[in-house]
Amino acid sequence: MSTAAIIPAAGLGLRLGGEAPKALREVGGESLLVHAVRGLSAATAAGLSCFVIAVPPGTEDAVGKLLGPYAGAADLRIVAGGAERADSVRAALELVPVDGIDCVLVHDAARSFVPVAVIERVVAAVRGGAPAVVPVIPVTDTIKRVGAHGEVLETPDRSALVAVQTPQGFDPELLRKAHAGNADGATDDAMLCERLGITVQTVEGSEDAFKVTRPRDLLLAEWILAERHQQ
Ligand SMILES: Nc1ccn([C@@H]2O[C@H](COP(=O)(O)OP(=O)(O)OP(=O)(O)O)[C@@H](O)[C@H]2O)c(=O)n1
Ligand SMILES: C[C@](O)(CO)[C@H](O)COP(=O)(O)O
Repeated sequence: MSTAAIIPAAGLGLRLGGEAPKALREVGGESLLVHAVRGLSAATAAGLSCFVIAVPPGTEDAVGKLLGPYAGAADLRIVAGGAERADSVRAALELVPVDGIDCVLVHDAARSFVPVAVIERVVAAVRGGAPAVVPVIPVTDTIKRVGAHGEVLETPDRSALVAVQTPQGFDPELLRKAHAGNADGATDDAMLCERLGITVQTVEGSEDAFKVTRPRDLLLAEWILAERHQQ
């Protein structure tokens, strides 16, 4: 049995700005997508046998050529993404082999620097019997729920709140069932499982698994890369 990794990489990156789609923007001379694929490939205990990557429509051939050298022995499949993240994941899921896969990871191309230990923790939890697993870190701000006019409605107990990252790991059959339904408003895949009444398990994430979202995140990405090169 082995793991398949879906990488939604079809977003435009409007908050980041710039000419190219976000996943193809470079840090340290390589695209965020290449960094993400290399990171997953380095997680040897995850036993990755297949990558399915959802890319901006029209870039399939170019991305296939770009990624060829980084997928190693794993099967590399490229698909055109959709309008929303969930559409891209669903399109990729259709290309995940049915036989021989006991864990499907869904990992944002934009979380390009997730440490190997996080990836392996997620896979181990799925293999250990959890049907849906998410890496999390504590929130460091006080969070408030606000109303339509900006008025504070409540301040939830921060000790019970976490920020959710990727890769998220799933039993393949559950993920297919979750994506067969309505994905409206779903910002991650675990949320679709929650809608089915499934209990989602958390594991420890990492600050390095942050999502490149705004221009200043590129500076943090450069810094992480430089720090890793020094080790
Ligand atoms: N239609 C979409 C939207 C997002 N994504 C992917 O989902 C991940 C998380 O999305 P986000 O970081 O929000 O990326 P964008 O949607 O590109 O960002 P923005 O909202 O700023 O445009 C990214 O790897 C992105 O490429 C995708 O595959 N298909
Ligand atoms: C999947 C995710 O990265 C988990 O935090 C996040 O929900 C993606 O949200 P976005 O609004 O598409 O960036």
